[in-house]
Amino acid sequence: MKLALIQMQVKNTPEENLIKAKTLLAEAAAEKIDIAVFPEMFACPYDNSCFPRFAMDKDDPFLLEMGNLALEHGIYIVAGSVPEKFKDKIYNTSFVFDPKGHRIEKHRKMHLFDINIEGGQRFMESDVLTPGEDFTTFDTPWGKLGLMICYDIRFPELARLLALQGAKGIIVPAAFNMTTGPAHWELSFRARALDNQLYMAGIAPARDNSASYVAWGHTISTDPWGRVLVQLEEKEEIAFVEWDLEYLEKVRRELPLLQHRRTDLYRLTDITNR
Ligand SMILES: NC(=O)CC(=O)C(=O)O
Repeated sequence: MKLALIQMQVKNTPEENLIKAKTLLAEAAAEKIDIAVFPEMFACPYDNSCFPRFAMDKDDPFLLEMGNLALEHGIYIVAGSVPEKFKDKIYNTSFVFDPKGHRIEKHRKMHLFDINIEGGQRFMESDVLTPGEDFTTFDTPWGKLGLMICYDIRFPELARLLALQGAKGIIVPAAFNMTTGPAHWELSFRARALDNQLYMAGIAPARDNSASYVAWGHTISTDPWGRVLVQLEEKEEIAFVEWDLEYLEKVRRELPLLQHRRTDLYRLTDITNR
């Protein structure tokens, strides 16, 4: 399974971003890929003031065009994430399209990014966004994949649940920042891959130092042994990576972590409400 992880420089409007996404996708598709993935909030800047202004429903032309592009190139597209309008709420949502151009799944960010680090990053997604409630996987001819968005990666329970549902890789459109990126980005992707013996991919926007939220970039993929397969720097670029599911099975056979879990002793009630 060959993936293109598209570290796109996000512009101010969905119209500008669609033009850019098409150009980058054509470049990626020339490399005979199976799946292309865009970053978190690639239709508009990652800024609370932009989410209501650019919120789109599932049939917005921006998303319909993502389906057309999947069909045109004959690939899966994980359309990063966009502000999704549904009823009177706005979600941070990633839509998935198959090679026939059909929208086959969506993930609404489950854990909202509300942090306030002294001398560093502050962001309050919950001022504007509503959290999703569903765990998301989708099937491909190469195996089942899980989907989460950015801050979701910090919750090991979610990655474990996706692994137990059969995910062989987890795709994470994301936008860490200049405070948390250097500290936690690579570590999070290595840790979730190692814990669950699967592949991970984190797809970030390219850095824009003039933006209100400055993204760390560093689009990454890690493998079931916990190694970094590829990692970009901060500028606009596409990372290509191959995920070998036979290698994943080899790691799980030789070091059977998932089988060695003491499920007779673990109880979710032991760790909730404390
Ligand atoms: N932007 C996010 O959702 C998460 C993030 O930047 C972090 O966890 O750090």
